[in-house]
Amino acid sequence: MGILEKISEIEKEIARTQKNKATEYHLGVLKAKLAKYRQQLLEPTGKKGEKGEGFDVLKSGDARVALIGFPSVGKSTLLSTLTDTHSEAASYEFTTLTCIPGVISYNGANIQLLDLPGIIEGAAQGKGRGRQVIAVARTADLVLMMLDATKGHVQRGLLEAELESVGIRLNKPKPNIYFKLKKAGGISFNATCILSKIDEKLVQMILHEYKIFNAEVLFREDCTADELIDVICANRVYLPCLYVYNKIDQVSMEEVDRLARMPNTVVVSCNMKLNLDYLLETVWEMLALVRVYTKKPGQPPDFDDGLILRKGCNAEHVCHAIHRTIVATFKYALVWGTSTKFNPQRVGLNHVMNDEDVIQIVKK
Ligand SMILES: Nc1nc2c(ncn2[C@@H]2O[C@H](COP(=O)(O)OP(=O)(O)OP(=O)(O)O)[C@@H](O)[C@H]2O)c(=O)[nH]1
Ligand SMILES: [K+]
Ligand SMILES: [Mg+2]
Repeated sequence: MGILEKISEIEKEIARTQKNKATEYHLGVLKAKLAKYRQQLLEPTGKKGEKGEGFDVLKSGDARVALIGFPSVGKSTLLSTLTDTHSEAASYEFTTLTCIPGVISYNGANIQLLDLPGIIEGAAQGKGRGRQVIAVARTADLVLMMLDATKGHVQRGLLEAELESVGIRLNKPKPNIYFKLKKAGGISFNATCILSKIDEKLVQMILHEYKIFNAEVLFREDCTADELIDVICANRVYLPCLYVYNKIDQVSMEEVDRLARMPNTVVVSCNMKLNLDYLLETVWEMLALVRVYTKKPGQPPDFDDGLILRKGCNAEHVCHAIHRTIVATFKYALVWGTSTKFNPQRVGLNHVMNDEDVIQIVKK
């Protein structure tokens, strides 16, 4: 039996197994098996060109955003509208066949926007150029899932399932489970909270399915069997996803209003250039980029040439962004902005910066 057949057998068995206390262990083991086969399916076969011609676009700029969606939802139209790059758009499906990069300049940052071929159900198993598209999505800092406002509900569920099946987790935090393989000593299992979705026996069974007999497992939150499997597989990516409903010029005001109220969602019309400013604002927020302005003593801050960093960055990251040798001569820094109690405030390397802070570095 091929892997695809095995996968579909297990999926069928999961579907026909009633969910209750008595089948909980059986289901947990089935899920572990399913994850194992899916992983085998995705492992590179060693064939040359597997990555796909036209998909090996270099990362550039401050962040990477990938456009994922069914054919003809308007991905290329969006790229051509927001960037200086032109990507062919047409009313027939699969107009785009490769990865086409463009650059959005926003708040002084260069954001790489990738137009990609449309993907369809079965993409994860290699339908169309699905595998290549998904491989690019894994490298993004943000997924823009573009949907047609006239048929968004079905499309959204299908795409989410495709991405889910290849280990891409959208808008989900990493499960807080400590997991470490050991050479000996059996399985040590602990939890810092009450577990309602899994117990020690099921953890053991899942680990055995992966032929793991020595490991340390510590649940720091009430996680599910699926989340444990994700942690064991260790190749999951956790990405923010913004759902973009395009073609709102084709649906009623009531429908636009309903779509716009869903979480992580922006409604637009690329053709009529509706709401694109708000789309960019939301992309910026979800990328969680931070602008930091530097200042020399006795001079005004350099607002034209800010540094682009990630949320949570500290003064040390700022030093590295200026020049790799600066940290060695760092004495302290003066910071003005919303990260300080008073302005300026003298801070050390650990000080966490906020968006639009100004920093002056004082050397030894
Ligand atoms: N009504 C309407 N049509 C749009 C809008 N945006 C794009 N379209 C049309 O939708 C069709 C498909 O647009 P594309 O940009 O080629 O779509 P795509 O997602 O890149 O398609 P593939 O590359 O084939 O996957 C074109 O005929 C566009 O003119 C919009 O906001 N409203
Ligand atoms: K198209
Ligand atoms: Mg296209």
